[in-house]
Amino acid sequence: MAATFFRRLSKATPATFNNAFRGQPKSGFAGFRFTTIAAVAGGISTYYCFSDSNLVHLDQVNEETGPKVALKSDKWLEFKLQDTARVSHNTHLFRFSFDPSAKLGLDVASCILTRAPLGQDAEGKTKYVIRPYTPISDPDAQGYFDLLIKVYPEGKMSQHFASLKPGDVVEVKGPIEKLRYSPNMKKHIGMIAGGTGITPMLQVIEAILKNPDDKTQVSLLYANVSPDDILLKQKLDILAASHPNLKVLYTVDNPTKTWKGGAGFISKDMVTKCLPGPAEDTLILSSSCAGHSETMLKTKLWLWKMAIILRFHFASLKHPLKQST
Ligand SMILES: Cc1cc2nc3c(=O)[nH]c(=O)nc-3n(C[C@H](O)[C@H](O)[C@H](O)COP(=O)(O)OP(=O)(O)OC[C@H]3O[C@@H](n4cnc5c(N)ncnc54)[C@H](O)[C@@H]3O)c2cc1C
Repeated sequence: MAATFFRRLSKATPATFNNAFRGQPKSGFAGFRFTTIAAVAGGISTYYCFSDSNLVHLDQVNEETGPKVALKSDKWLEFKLQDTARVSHNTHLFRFSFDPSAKLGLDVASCILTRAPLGQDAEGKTKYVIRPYTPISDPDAQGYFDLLIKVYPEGKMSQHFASLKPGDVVEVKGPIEKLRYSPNMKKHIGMIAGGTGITPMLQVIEAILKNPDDKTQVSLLYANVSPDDILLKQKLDILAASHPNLKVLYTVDNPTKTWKGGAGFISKDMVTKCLPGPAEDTLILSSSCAGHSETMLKTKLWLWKMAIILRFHFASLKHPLKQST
């Protein structure tokens, strides 16, 4: 099914995009937070429930505002599912379509909010489940956007996505900016990603690589449970092979067997070997799992620990003499 989907899509999309997705390996883990290490304590909740409905249909908005940008930050819009492709035993690609002369209206790096009806509240009003997702299609693409979503066995929103058929609609609002990226804002960007945490990293990577004037070095450390779980590997390999400023290190290592998360294990050594050292012109981004509260807590604690390790490690690199006195 995936092959047919991408064959069909290749008629409408740049070859590089579709080639990069061909023959996807199996995938890993879902739900992530995207933040700088420095701001690791901050965070957003992925759980929202509202019962009001200020839904506006996309074609109505286009009549009002012109066909330039499809998203609205203050209104839920319906986007039609064009097609889906299974990319692993639990991860699917969903392509949504809209006015072909409009862009989605997404700045790098941003996510969108999706919502689906989930029963009724005590007053009989519709309750909604709301979850953020990160489009992986080119923000400049016209008429469509793609989401890569891990489907949890009991996941409220991901199960809803899995139940959709082409022609069904999903309500979307946004974008929500996670990091305002501008070309050459840093000399070297280090990235730590686990499982589907690759999606916001991909947004930043592609923004850098598609701009020949952007000389930013990118070092990506991508953790998964097993080689088969590495998502978008072929795409990342193609990008790394054709862009010397992108280095990708995959890890499926779990030497201590203590890490129970689904996104894989990253050791201090991997971080210090793969990522750039501390400097004014470097930035570390992390994107990790947040499927449910227990995982979110573990992830948050792990990120805290890593931030502290990094701080001490980089401090010792930066001030070796200070350390020895
Ligand atoms: C900024 C941002 C961007 C994101 N982008 C993406 C993306 O591009 N792709 C993607 O796949 N995900 C992404 N996520 C994660 C996504 O928003 C959802 O969290 C994820 O899809 C799970 O939602 P769900 O409603 O399907 O599952 P939920 O209903 O929230 O449950 C998730 C899993 O946890 C289990 N669970 C729930 N509660 C408990 C509990 N109390 N104890 C034990 N287990 C429990 C469920 O059974 C299920 O298996 C993103 C998250 C953020 C914050």
